[in-house]
Amino acid sequence: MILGVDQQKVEAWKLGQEVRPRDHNRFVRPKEGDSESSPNLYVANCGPAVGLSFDTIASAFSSFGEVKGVYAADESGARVIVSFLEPASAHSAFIALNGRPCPHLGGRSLHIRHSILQPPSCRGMASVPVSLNASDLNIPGLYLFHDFISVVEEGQLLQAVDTGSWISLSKRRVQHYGYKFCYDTRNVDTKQHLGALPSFVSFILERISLSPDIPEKLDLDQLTVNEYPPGVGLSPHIDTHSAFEGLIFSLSLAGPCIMEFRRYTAGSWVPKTASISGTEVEKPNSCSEVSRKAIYLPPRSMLLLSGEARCAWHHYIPHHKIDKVNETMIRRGSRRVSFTFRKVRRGPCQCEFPQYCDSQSQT
Ligand SMILES: O=C(O)CCC(=O)C(=O)O
Ligand SMILES: [Fe+2]
Repeated sequence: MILGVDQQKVEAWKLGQEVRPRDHNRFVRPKEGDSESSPNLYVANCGPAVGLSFDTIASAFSSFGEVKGVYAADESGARVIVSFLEPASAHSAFIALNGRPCPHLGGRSLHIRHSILQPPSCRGMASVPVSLNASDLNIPGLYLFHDFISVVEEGQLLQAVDTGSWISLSKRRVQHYGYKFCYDTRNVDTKQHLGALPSFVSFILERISLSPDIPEKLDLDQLTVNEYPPGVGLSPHIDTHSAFEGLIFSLSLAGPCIMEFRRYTAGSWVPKTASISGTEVEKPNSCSEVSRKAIYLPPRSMLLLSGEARCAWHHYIPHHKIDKVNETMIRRGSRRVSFTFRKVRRGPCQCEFPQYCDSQSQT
């Protein structure tokens, strides 16, 4: 039986499968050894973007067994999930078609992997609605100032850092000014002062200090410039409380991105300090018990994390090439560059959020 795509949706829901087209977050690569027990295949070089309708694909794969549905694997239009009723059918199709020209699809060569539907316990991580304004998120202490700098100023800042020297981390490049940020300790070495912040950011510091919207003033003395290639994000983290004061500014340049905020219920976290270059990692011990909100950061906007937003919410940049902002797909651009301004803390943090505070932790 081959179903039209609309009917597939209905049938999938009727069967209680909760499988929706475009809901690609739910399909993941199986663990070693598990692959043959999955009825789902991830098929690349196949889909509407290369002229193959879901019905045509379902028809081609149905010679291996009953096809339950064909779904978009991502937003590319050229990668699909083919879901069979039986794992054996998926495996036969994999053996017969992977890396070979498919006669029923105009001789197109397919790249196929097994794929499994994620267990419901880990499904909390599907995308969240994205707000354009900080006030919509209702996170105390979170602010977003659009057009904080002009297009000309943006060009000048990019030119300035592009003539500086980048440090390559595993997936992105960084520059540090004022104090070097050490990714293994997630802290700064206060004894190693690299000098004053560069003159090319003086106008930003002045604009921050003169802004009536930013009442609390800090003598910002540390700047990290991050350059993210398309598809690269940042793991969820809270900037170490003992390392930096309570106001963190992040200016977005070049491409846009979305930033997600996660508030984990106290006690549901097992902090893991990472020594992976440039990847700040804290992994939750469960996928649940989390509030998630997201905001769109356009180029030239300035984000301010203060109070609860700085101390108690993890911030995270998803590893996407394309962000879905409401119903619009927004491509990240060839790179995003951010300037994060912070003030190095000299004494212990005494915030009101001890459960997220390394200065006040019991261990
Ligand atoms: O790229 C950004 O806007 C955020 C960077 C950040 O969170 C950090 O460096 O801790
Ligand atoms: Fe951060």
